[in-house]
Amino acid sequence: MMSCFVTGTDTGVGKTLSSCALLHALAEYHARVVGMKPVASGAEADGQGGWANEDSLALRAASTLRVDPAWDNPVLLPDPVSPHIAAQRANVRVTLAPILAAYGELRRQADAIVVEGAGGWQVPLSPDLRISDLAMALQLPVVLVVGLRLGCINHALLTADAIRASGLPLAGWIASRIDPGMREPEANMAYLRQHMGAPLLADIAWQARPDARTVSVQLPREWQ
Ligand SMILES: Nc1ncnc2c1ncn2[C@@H]1O[C@H](COP(=O)(O)OP(=O)(O)OP(=O)(O)O)[C@@H](O)[C@H]1O
Ligand SMILES: C[C@H](N)[C@H](N)CCCCCC(=O)O
Ligand SMILES: [Mg+2]
Repeated sequence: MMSCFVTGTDTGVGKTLSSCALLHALAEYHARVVGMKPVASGAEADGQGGWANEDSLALRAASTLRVDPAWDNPVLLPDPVSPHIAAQRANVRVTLAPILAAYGELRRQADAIVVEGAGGWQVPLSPDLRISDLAMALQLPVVLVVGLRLGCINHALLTADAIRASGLPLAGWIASRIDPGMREPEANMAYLRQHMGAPLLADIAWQARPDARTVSVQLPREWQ
């Protein structure tokens, strides 16, 4: 069983795209791969009379194992805002226990699990719970997605330091070239490669229509 936790330098930086690319790469080595979005804020009609989060739908499409939505997305909040606010508006208190139970269920069924956080590393899920607490409770190696744009070096280094300070291993990072107009992208990449202190698992080009299947991922040896 292998499993990792995907966080990012911010919201909207390519975590879902990267998580889907990781799932496709893992499917080359493992039969039953599944994505998990433990806490999702933002729900839309799923076309079958229910509601679903768009990240969950993307992760499901990239997974080879189909599971009950209660296991791959135990907390679904309607409003597309910070999870602690979405939860407050929905009169929900996000706690670790049901998320850990859902993850335990996935562990029983899957050979590989990719858990996508929400926003960045310190995003609140409740007044006293953050995404980083969830990653620590799950005790997973972390993959940091860096959305390449002006300002990302600072966000990437701060986040990498915070992950390491939490005691969790930073298994690697993924660059997603989200800004086609970014100046000096290669010089930014060169600095990040040198200072992240973890391997670059994928360098995702800017794509007009992002497709996780076209992304080449270098999985750590122990995940293969
Ligand atoms: N390499 C890329 N090229 C072009 N567009 C990209 C790239 N990476 C991400 N995007 C686009 O940027 C947007 C945000 O990406 P994505 O949904 O993966 O972010 P996220 O980090 O998962 O955000 P959230 O915090 O909401 O989960 C999406 O529309 C996605 O298609
Ligand atoms: C709704 C959005 N797509 C994400 N799922 C949540 C992003 C929370 C960001 C909170 C913050 O850092 O200010
Ligand atoms: Mg996402």
